[in-house]
Amino acid sequence: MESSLEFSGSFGSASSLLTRCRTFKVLVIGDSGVGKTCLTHRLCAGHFPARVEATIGVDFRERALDVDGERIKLQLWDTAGQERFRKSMVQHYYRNVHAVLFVYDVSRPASFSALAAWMEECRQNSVGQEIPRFLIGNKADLCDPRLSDRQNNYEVEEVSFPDN
Ligand SMILES: Nc1nc2c(ncn2[C@@H]2O[C@H](COP(=O)(O)OP(=O)(O)OP(=O)(O)O)[C@@H](O)[C@H]2O)c(=O)[nH]1
Repeated sequence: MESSLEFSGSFGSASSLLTRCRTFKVLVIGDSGVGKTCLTHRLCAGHFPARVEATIGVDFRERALDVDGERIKLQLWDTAGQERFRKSMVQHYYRNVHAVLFVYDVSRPASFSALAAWMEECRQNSVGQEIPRFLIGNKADLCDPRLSDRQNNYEVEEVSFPDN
């Protein structure tokens, strides 16, 4: 997979070293209120934000990871779930994306049903089959673990993702 390359200078020694760091753009989409901001904040800052407001447009968060000995950077694009805050920016979200996280709220079946529309938006913005997609059922704390998926009001078989 093609990633963007960033070079950060290290000036600790006489011969400054250039450290190569591959950056991967990860788009986070889903209905408003499913918890995209909290999720990405938790992933990047290590804790849930004290308070959140609806995202307007997009917020960027970064997380460095070591994968097979290589330092890489995940650039998470936390996009607005509300249509009125997305508007004409949508096509920019999808440009050169490396992976897509689809988020729904396990306590809100409508946010699960809405995934079909989010997948359609991906398709309309030419996200190819080779781009990995991940499904995240958020707010698991609101789910009763003693109940089945059906009793918890969501049915995973309603949405099918490509195999990759
Ligand atoms: N119980 C519970 N509440 C959560 C969780 N994650 C987020 N929330 C709450 O859900 C609400 C919405 O969270 P956000 O992260 O702003 O949701 P969002 O998907 O980014 O919303 P938009 O920016 O409008 O697209 C907030 O009140 C959060 O405190 C979770 O894991 N469990």
